[in-house]
Amino acid sequence: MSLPTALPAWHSLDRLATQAQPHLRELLAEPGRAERLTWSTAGLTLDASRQRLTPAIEQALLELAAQSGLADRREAMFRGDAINTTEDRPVLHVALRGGESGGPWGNQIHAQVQRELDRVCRFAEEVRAGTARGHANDAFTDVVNIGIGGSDLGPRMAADALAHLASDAVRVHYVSNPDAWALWSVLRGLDARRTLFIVSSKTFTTQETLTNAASARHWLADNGVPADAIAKHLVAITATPAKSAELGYDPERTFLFWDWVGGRYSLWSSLGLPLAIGIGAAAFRQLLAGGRAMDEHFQHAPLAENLPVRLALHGVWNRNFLRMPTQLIASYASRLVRFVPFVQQMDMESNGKRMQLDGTEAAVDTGPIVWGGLGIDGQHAYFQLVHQGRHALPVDFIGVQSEDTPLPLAGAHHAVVNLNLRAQAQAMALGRTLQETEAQLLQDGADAETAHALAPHRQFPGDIPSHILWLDRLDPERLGALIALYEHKVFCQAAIWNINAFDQWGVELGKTMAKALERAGG
Ligand SMILES: O=P(O)(O)OC[C@H]1O[C@](O)(CO)[C@@H](O)[C@@H]1O
Repeated sequence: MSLPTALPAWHSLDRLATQAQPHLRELLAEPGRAERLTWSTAGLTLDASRQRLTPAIEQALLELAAQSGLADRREAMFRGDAINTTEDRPVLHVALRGGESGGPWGNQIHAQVQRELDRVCRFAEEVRAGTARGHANDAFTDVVNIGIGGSDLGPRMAADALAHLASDAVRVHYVSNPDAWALWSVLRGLDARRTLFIVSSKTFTTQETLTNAASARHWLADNGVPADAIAKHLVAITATPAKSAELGYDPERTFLFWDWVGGRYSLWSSLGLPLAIGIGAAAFRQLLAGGRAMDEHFQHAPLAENLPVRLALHGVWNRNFLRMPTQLIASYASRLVRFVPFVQQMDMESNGKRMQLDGTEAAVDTGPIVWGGLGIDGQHAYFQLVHQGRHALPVDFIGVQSEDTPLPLAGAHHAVVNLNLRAQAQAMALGRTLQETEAQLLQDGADAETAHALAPHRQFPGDIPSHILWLDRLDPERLGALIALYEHKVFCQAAIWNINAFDQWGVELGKTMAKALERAGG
């Protein structure tokens, strides 16, 4: 265990941060910078040339990674050591995308995972083919996933991202909020005889999910499903099958995952069933393969070219040394509309911690506030604050290099979107000086007095650090790699900050209080 502030590299970085920093305008003028700071793997390309990095800073960050014991922690995770110390559990979501042969976690886990994955894929295909049926022998036309947090965000995000692969025969809906309208607004158009509910809950104790699940059962009964046949319209996905069985869920239609899969890392498990129904089992397996490709890169690529490590180190530089408390993520593909809420949970529930592994207070800032959304929409909303507000913040731009939407002018749409991405990254980096602004105004025909008065309002400080992350296309494999990239980034930052990324005690207090209020009669 290494306290970050005790590491020599931390002190070097502290020193470097107090020295005068070159503006990104200067850094970007370096010949060969873009080539030197761009790396590709698994269909993803990371351009970090607009990060505020000098060779000395880069060197110190890489030393920090080496000194922090990150590589040992990574091996411990892949080996299945109980690195989630406060819950005494291994962290093995990586085993869920393990491929044909076992990994360092061993054959037993591999066999368990493959068995459940095969069950999920088989059932998904049966629903899609109309051979898994409701009580009156009708094929299902609608599947409603009921779950919240990690039991919702992952499959829902991926379903949007891969919407071009969605089945025409079966629609998949997601309900997380226990507000009655959330469920009703989905159910009001549906035929109960042709509706299948998937209740997704690792613990099967989550109040919001159980409220929606109980309401769904009532709706089925009110809409003609006999009481003794309701189980035909229900699926449970859980790590606690005893609890779902107590509530009457059929073990044949219960799909398992394990306590060593964190909720926010569970998309790869049986929890991916609603997604597999939507996009098909083969595409779901491709998503796993994409995650696996990123795992292999993370395990074997040198630190200096390792995408998750680089993303993490640049984040640490921005967070701890440039003192930027938030991380903006701007997606320039509308199918990635739910990527930010997904990463918000993954990052903030993981690294929103103030205690180090040994239970002492962290001496450094930990997880940033992650926010953002679709970049193009953001440009017409909060980008003003990014360009000219008083908050310094880094940006991850996510773009897709190719376009496959079957619309006649899809290529033109795509050009507009990516042009904007590039323009924003460049404008944020370079900014525009007062002199340049005044000169521009004069060139545009303003008189000297007006140019002088307006220039301060129309100058941009720039120097806003960003990554551009390109997916060569938005398909299941690239999406899998993208998700695993952010997972491993979060892991690396936790290793450097010396915190446990895999518990979530902060969420517990609210849950306990809601239960106490319920017991006390509201
Ligand atoms: O899958 P469950 O057990 O219903 O929990 C749902 C979510 O609740 C949380 O504990 C907190 O929101 C998440 O970690 C988890 O993804």
